[in-house]
Amino acid sequence: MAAKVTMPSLPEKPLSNVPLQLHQPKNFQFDSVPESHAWLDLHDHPTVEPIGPDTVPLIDLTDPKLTAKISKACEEWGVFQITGHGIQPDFLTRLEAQIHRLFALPADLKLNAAKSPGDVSGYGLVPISSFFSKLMWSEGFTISGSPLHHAQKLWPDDYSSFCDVVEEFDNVMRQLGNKLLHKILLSLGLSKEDIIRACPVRDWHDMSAAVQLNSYPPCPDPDRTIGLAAHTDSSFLTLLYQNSVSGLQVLRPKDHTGPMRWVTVPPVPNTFTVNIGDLMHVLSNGRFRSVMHRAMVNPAKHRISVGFFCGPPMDVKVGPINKLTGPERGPVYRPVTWQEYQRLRRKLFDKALEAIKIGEEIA
Ligand SMILES: C=C1C[C@]23C[C@@]1(O)CC[C@H]2[C@@]12CCC[C@@](C)(C(=O)O1)[C@H]2[C@@H]3C(=O)O
Ligand SMILES: O=C(O)CCC(=O)C(=O)O
Ligand SMILES: [Fe+2]
Repeated sequence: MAAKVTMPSLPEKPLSNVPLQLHQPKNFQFDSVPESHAWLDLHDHPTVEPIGPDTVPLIDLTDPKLTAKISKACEEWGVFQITGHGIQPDFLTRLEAQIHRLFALPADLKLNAAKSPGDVSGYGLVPISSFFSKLMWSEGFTISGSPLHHAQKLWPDDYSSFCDVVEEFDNVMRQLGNKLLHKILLSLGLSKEDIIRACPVRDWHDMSAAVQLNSYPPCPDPDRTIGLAAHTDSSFLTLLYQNSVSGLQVLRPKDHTGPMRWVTVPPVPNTFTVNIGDLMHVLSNGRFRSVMHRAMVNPAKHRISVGFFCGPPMDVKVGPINKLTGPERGPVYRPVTWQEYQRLRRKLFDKALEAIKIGEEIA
């Protein structure tokens, strides 16, 4: 059976108070997992292979039955993989190469692009790290807006190959994210007119977005640590590209096919994994639930992934769409902006959704 993880208890001292240099391991050159990265209580639910009823839905975006397939996947899983998205394999190869180039830099050079306190962008620990007493077996680089400032610090003489790929990625993913957002709203039974009226994102230029580059070095003892702790994303939806190394898992509820379990989302070449985030959970009034997921590490292979987080313009409040509420089911959540919600998450982590609840969800 593969590794299993439970959420560890809150640390006595949040890691965000510790200078980055002190907890940034030297490119993970360890023969064993040090105590700083050894997670206790790693075994909560079993991990199962993605077969039979545990096969993550794979949806071709050119399928004539697209809306129905998305509806079923969002309702039953909160996650699906997509083909037929039109993004060229060559481009994904270029993207992967630049991510490897970034994380292969010496640790002291990467720290030149470290996230400054209070900043979203830069190299360092993922924001949720501050909720855990143990470190995750990963490095991250968050990009919100232009990557230029940080890329110039990393490669003063050759930053454009990185910036070009990241900017093109931002561009194509905004368009793909916007298309998926509309398909997801259609799959909730809304008409095109309803969507024009209710969708917080008018067009793809309008969307707020962030890119998260994740690196998971090979680990000598993968069952003792975790790459990225279990979480939901705060976005409307997240599009994730993973290289050929498996690691992403989603939590499935107890149902007639088995107990609560972690299901691996296999790396299918040239696909993206789409997952429902907390703000879509709110917008759909709880019909499409955000999905709990985590990343495991591999004993021999370096895993990388890139998340593209799609959300509403920062100043737009998102609440349940009127048409999705009614006499039997009033609005379950109060409206929030993405900014306000992210602030709540930084304080409350996995209790943030509960904190904006104003009604009862249907089980
Ligand atoms: C827009 C964002 C989503 C994110 C916080 C951020 O400002 C940029 C990083 C994103 C990320 C990536 C790893 C998991 C996650 C929970 C985290 O800690 O940082 C997500 C955040 C999120 O979904 O709120
Ligand atoms: O690396 C992965 O597969 C998961 C990454 C993720 O969940 C995130 O960046 O939010
Ligand atoms: Fe995530």
